[in-house]
Amino acid sequence: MWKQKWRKKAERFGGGGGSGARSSDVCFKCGATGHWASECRGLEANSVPLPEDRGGAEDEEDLPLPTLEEVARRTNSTCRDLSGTGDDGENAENIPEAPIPPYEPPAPPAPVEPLYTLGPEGKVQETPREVFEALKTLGYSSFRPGQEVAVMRILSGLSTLVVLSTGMGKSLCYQLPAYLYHKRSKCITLVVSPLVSLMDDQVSGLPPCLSAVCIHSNMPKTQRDAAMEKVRRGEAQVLLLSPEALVGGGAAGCGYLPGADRLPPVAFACVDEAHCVSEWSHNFRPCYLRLCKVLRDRLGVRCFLGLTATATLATARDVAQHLGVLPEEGVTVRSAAVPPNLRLSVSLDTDRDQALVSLLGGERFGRLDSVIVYCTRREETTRVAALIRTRLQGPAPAPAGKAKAKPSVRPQPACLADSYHAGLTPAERRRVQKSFMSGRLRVVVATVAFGMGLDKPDVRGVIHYNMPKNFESYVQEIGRAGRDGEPAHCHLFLDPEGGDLHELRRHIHGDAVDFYAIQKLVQKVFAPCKCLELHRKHHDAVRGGEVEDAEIAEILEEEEDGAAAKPSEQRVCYKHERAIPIQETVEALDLREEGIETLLCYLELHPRRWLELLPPTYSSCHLRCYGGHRQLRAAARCSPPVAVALARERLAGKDRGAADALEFDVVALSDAMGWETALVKRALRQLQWDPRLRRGDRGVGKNGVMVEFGNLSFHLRAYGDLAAHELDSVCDFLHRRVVGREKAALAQLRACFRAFRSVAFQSCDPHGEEEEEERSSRLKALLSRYFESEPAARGEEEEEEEALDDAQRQGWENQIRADVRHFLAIRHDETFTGRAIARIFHGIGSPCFPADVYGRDRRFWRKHLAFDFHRLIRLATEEILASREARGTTRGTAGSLLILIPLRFPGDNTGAASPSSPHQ
Ligand SMILES: Nc1ncnc2c1ncn2[C@@H]1O[C@H](COP(=O)(O)OP(=O)(O)OP(=O)(O)O)[C@@H](O)[C@H]1O
Repeated sequence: MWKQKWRKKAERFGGGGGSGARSSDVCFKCGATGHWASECRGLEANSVPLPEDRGGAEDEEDLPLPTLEEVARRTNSTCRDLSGTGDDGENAENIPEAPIPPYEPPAPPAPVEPLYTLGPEGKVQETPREVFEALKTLGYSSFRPGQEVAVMRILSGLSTLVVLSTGMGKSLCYQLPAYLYHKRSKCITLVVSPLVSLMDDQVSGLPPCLSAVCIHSNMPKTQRDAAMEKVRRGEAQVLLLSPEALVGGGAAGCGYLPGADRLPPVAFACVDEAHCVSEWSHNFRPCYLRLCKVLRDRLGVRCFLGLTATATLATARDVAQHLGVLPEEGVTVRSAAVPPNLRLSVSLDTDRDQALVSLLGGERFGRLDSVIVYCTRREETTRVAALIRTRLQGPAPAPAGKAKAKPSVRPQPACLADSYHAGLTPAERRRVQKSFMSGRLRVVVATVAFGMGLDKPDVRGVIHYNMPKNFESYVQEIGRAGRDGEPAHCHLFLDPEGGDLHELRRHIHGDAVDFYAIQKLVQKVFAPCKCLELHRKHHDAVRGGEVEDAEIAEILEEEEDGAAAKPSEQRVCYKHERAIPIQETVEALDLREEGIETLLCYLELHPRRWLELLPPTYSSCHLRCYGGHRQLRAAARCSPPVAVALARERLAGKDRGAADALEFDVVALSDAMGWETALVKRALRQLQWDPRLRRGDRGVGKNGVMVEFGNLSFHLRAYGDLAAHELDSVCDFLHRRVVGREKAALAQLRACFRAFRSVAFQSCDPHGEEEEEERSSRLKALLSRYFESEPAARGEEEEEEEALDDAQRQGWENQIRADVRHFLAIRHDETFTGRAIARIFHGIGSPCFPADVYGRDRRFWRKHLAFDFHRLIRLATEEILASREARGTTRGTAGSLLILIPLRFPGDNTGAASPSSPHQ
């Protein structure tokens, strides 16, 4: 609405092509004068004139530096920092154009034409013979359920979501279309897969007629370049990428995918583990969210194929929407959650070790060759593997080094059991996986790290030594058995006392965050800008008669009325580019990078689109001139960004008169100038080769100016004019989401426990074929209901109160308080929040209080795992406050202030506990 009014205003005053604006009119988009915001073409569209090249003049130092006004006028930008530099820009007239070409983001290429056209009423046509022939070439005689529909939809250019249980053959859904599209034209299929460690295996495991390469952030640059060269030459049909490699993020910083001009046309993009796209899924990964946008905007991809084995109805719908599957088509291919060849069972054995040994040696599992035993904790995998070896009398596994040094000609004796988890070295992990794949290892005892992307068709059994964290994980893990369609067995040991629940709760609480940390983040993201101030100044100028135009005054009046009526919809600010340094923020909030990224994603997904996330960027620029301060001054005359950076320093009261180096936030600078960050970085990098800055008789090449970018940061566009109540509502929204997720995950955990308990036998001893089959079917029905029903129908589980009487609880609380005091006394030189102590007492590591440091003190680490986490935070907070009061330091360091802020807990609806607005 605001934009419309400015457009209307621009039209009235002759805007649009030429400009009806006066020289005094300020553009609120870029801040320059002489045009309206509605006419603003942005900096990237404008040519960028630069100060005159006066290189070589002996009186160079005496020449005045270009002022901000001058730079602004010449670059048609810079509104926010201009006032008061005190220079009238008298040298401006002599300044010619610079040799920096205007920045133009490349337009996405045209999408690849589908192989087959749609029939009448937009229906997919019948499968042509060519497709069946291609199926044979790939090594299959017929399609499995769901594959044909998915393949034909992709070949017809229709985005598709495939939800098929593990081992049902989802990969064929992208392999066959990739083969056919490449056969027709030299295009490429992109496959985004999160399994970086298995990418090489995925590439080598493709049918021989398909050639693929992979790119991920763990690859050295030379290898990446070689892979890209193969793609460019059109020699690969499939390019596998990790999501981080595609969109940037994590240590990768920025994506590795080259621009569309350096890639063959993209036939379609396949997103493996597509449930990660949805914020409702059990495994939401924020960088997945940007995938589809990056692929659409940069590579012009129009057809998406999403593959997942585990998605509830709500998740599937959400993913489908992201992929561009039409709502009326719903989820296009979907199968039952659990394959029919799996026999499921649950037991409540009190002695789990003994039960596991009897199960593995008993009638049902004793004859099975390949079995996976899943444990929650790494240490447990080693212990349980040793237990199986000793109790079932198997030989110990051969050490990796020895096996390598002396390769045996005869097949090695079968090893009974070995452990596998993410803490092992890559060589150890490979050894275990290889022995299991080749059938030399009968039982692998592993954490969930084992099995992702594992294509061993004849795994005959999966045993859960601990309860999985939710139904999605359970279904995914049991799906590793019986991929060949032959009968397979799955058993779960359920702790009748609910002991596993405590362990699993840890992971859920580990991702939660305090309200105060949210406030800190919100303050950083929505740092106040000057747009509103400028707008008001302009408004006042009109009101005060500086601009004698009744019509403008009338429009502003209309705007004011509108603003009063709907304050939140009247945005003056157009969003600013911001960089939030990752490491610094992780430490300040004591929250992992993924946690922060998830919070930012929630704001992007909010209907009001509070912000727009951009790929992470290096935000600090370090400029050093080896030619001394004269060279830096010359650089300022050649380059508007350097001139602005210097002028901003001057405005901040820092004298850079004799400095030969400069360090600044390049994103903040770009925003102040109204330029794109990419353009500013480019201009700065170019300085290193600028011949005007060359000193003495140096030839071609570098000129002694060094420009480096560092400090990896979240990069986003966010409003800077949010009112205090809006900031409060943003904080509330985020806090509700975090608490909501925590509650939902806990409820899911309890629901999972109840469901398993409802079908559990007292022990894992045989119970008769019929009885076992009946309970297996009941569990399958429960799982199917979970995946197929609407979330509302599943119902929210009420929290179960621990069965403790008042005296017991009081005793426990007293013990906790004593432990908190003891802990604080030992670590009196450190600052803790209530949450930090609760995490330590639950054995949860965090960026500021890592497990490898705080986990060493066994007096506190995990000590009160069974006690409610939020009650523990309260008790710890109370003790921290009491200890500070006792020491008479209610206000101390900035860090200690942190714990004095009232905390909000899940379920707190009263405003009383709410801290004041960060902007009040
Ligand atoms: N049409 C088919 N006919 C026979 N075998 C098939 C067919 N399609 C796939 N397969 C085989 O089924 C096995 C599992 O296939 P695939 O790895 O694609 O399953 P998936 O659904 O992707 O499993 P996961 O979810 O574990 O990744 C593979 O060995 C594959 O060769």
